[in-house]
Amino acid sequence: MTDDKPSNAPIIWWVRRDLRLADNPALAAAVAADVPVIPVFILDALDEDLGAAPRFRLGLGLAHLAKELERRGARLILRRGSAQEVLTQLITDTGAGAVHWTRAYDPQAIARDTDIKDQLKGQGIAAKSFGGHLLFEPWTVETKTGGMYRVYSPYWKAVRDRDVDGLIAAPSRIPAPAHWPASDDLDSWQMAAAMRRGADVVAQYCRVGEDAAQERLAEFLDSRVADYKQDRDFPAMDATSGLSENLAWGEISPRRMWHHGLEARRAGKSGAEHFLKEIVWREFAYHLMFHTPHILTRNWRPEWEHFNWSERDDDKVDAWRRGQTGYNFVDAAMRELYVTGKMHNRARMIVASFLTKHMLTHWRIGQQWFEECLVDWDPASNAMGWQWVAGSGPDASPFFRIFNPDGQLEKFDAKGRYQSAWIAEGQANPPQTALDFYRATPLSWQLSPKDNRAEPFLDLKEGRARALDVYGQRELPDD
Ligand SMILES: Cc1cc2nc3c(=O)[nH]c(=O)nc-3n(C[C@H](O)[C@H](O)[C@H](O)COP(=O)(O)OP(=O)(O)OC[C@H]3O[C@@H](n4cnc5c(N)ncnc54)[C@H](O)[C@@H]3O)c2cc1C
Repeated sequence: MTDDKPSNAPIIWWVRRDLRLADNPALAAAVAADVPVIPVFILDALDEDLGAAPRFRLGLGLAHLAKELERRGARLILRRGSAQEVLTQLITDTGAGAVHWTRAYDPQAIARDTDIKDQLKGQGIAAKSFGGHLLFEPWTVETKTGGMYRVYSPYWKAVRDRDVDGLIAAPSRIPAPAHWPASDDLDSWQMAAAMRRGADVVAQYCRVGEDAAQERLAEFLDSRVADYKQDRDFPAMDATSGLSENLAWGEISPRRMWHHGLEARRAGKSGAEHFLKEIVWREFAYHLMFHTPHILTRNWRPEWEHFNWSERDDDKVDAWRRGQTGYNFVDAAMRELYVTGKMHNRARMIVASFLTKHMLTHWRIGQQWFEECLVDWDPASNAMGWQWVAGSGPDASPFFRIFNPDGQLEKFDAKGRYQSAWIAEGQANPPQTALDFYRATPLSWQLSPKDNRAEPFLDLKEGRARALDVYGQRELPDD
């Protein structure tokens, strides 16, 4: 707090991807200051750019957080516009002396936050950013020579035994200001508008809010984690935590997942170690994005810039998007994505391999479709995932690893449960999941469960041979 502000000047908690009250260092520090706290969410240019599903999911998360705040005597103030201008106006209106927020790590957010910090400090306002979105700040993990990690395994070894701060309890009350500033009405933001018919359907598959996330974590660690390592690859099984959407919006802290995962490991639950390793994959993705932000938009390895992926957005790409390639694993997965806003990790790898290798289509096209459709969309994990499969990323899958979607079905869906959950055509009584696809998709796609099943538009063997040929012709990286 600065000298010329009264000692009880309010603190603005600038809410971003940290839609939780528990284990939230930015909020906890504001409450601990024992002054009024004003929670504010600003729909700024970066949020206006969100894809349809992430924007919709953000809306669900905001509505939920607003209710949780009300139960603690607070409000969520909603404003739209430039974050810098909104904060300046709010500081004038409320007499706030400080702004707290949880750090973000993508280059656009970093640029925005750096400007805002400078500007607020220039006005004598304490601008404080806090950790909370990650276990390890990206700049604190260094190789022996002081550089960044480019390969996951040594990164994991470097962090696995680090101390991680304990959890912070949610405040039972949040001190309110004498007068609340005006707020927009969330409905007026129409967060679901771009989802069209899909909004109601996808909402049924979302798990919103920190209580629901914590319950799921407890249930997962109680009953599922023991078999996690072997079952996590079977897309029809409910074998993974399913917490990515909550992590993406900060409805659960990675610290909570880490500490509870450690406890499960201490209790001898096999699978817990593997779960911890997956959480660290997310950390690794952020480490890469922070140190090499071009991973978001360009081939991480520059030598791949000349690789001849097709950038044509044609009927075949549309067939991939719409789950109409004729290959059951790919189509089931693309429909799961459209209906639930999520996709099983193995399925993500298979559809990405099919697009970038069998179809030789640029990974950016797939990355952008995921960005449009995922409720767990996360810039770092999405970019790393796509470049890992395409081969252009750090520590990437080798170019000759081309998933055969039919072979993968035999291995990971031998009983056909995943296929029948999502593909209605040919079933006398398709399950609701498969039918939901037709409730969610735009009418303009003109799809019906009574359609004939799409014919494959490429031959798997030929596609694989073509990919090996094209991939094999490029100069291989040194490492
Ligand atoms: C092409 C592609 C795109 C992807 N896009 C995203 C994305 O936009 N958002 C996203 O959260 N994940 C993404 N992933 C990673 C992964 O598929 C999801 O995190 C996982 O499916 C989430 O399910 P879960 O929460 O049940 O995971 P669990 O198996 O329960 O794992 C626990 C947590 O570990 C992290 N994690 C697990 N696997 C990975 C991974 N491969 N990379 C990074 N973190 C991981 C996630 O935060 C996850 O919630 C992508 C993967 C690929 C191959």
